[in-house]
Amino acid sequence: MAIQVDPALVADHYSRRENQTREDREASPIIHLKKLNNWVKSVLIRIYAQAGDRVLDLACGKGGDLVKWDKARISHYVGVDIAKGSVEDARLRYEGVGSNGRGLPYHFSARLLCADCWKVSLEEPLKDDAPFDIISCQFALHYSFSEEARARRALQNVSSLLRPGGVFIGTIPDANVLVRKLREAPGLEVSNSVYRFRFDDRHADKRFPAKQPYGNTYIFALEDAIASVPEALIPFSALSTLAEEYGLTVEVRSNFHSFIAEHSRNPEFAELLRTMGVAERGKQMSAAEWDAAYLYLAFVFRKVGEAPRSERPKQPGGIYKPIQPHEIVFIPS
Ligand SMILES: C[S@@+](CC[C@H](N)C(=O)[O-])C[C@H]1O[C@@H](n2cnc3c(N)ncnc32)[C@H](O)[C@@H]1O
Repeated sequence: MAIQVDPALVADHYSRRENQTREDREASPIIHLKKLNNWVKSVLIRIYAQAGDRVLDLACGKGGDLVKWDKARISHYVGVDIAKGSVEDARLRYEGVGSNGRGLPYHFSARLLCADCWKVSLEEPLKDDAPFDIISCQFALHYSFSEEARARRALQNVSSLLRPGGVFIGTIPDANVLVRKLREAPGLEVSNSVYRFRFDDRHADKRFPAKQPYGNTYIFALEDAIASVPEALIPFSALSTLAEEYGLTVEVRSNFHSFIAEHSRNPEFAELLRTMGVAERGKQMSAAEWDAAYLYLAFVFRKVGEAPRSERPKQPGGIYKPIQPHEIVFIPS
């Protein structure tokens, strides 16, 4: 049977994921990979965010990047995710519950929405929050490549909500690496001890014509993180061509291996590697985790034109106010 990306199943998968304790996290077989992923996101945020920025986090999950945005001294944050359970977790995290004892409060105002970001227009629901200086979409944009209409909606949402001159930053699987590994494998499955991905028989010839960039699905599983979820290949050339149509020009495309090589030369980010526990004395990332990191790339698009940044508050940082459960906005698909 053909593998399909069903948004309801994706939402259900992420909603069900349990919050791990600190001990569980540290015992994870992919703990260094998780820390590395967080380091990549932190570096992107440190390079591109400026104090006072207004930020949209598409597919925000459980709000795992809230602290990173706080450190960047943004003034306003909007998180949107399709998984109701994750949005509720993000709400609690913003309130301080489960924040690992980090002192309250955050220094920015926030709103949370539950919506299918690749289906509904976010223009009207976010008209009072836009324009954003930065839009971030971490480890999620590939789900939109299940269908052309969804990929277009994703980029339409980004383009309409980003100010001219603003940036769209993110991380996605590196389709070139996935396809190369698939071609090197004897069958339709590729795995190591921490990840596994499998294409269905439609892709038995292992050819992915450039003119059919959508709906090339596979099942992906990552030890202790993703349990067999259908995903879609997101060929970067197709993404950047489509993005151009929406006034977004590619500025960075960097596989995690080269991203790490480039940015760990910067003393500030090298230090961050240590403080975030990616490079711990005596505890090395396993070869399997390093190989898994190679499956991803970081990107930056910039919206054409130039408009003044959103009005800066006199003091960077907005006004913190906890979000009540009934204040989460649900947008039906
Ligand atoms: C791997 S998680 C990443 C979460 C978060 N961005 C992070 O980096 O921690 C992928 C997220 O994408 C969300 N997602 C998938 N499809 C979506 C859609 N159509 N609209 C909104 N969110 C979606 C999932 O619910 C999940 O929270």
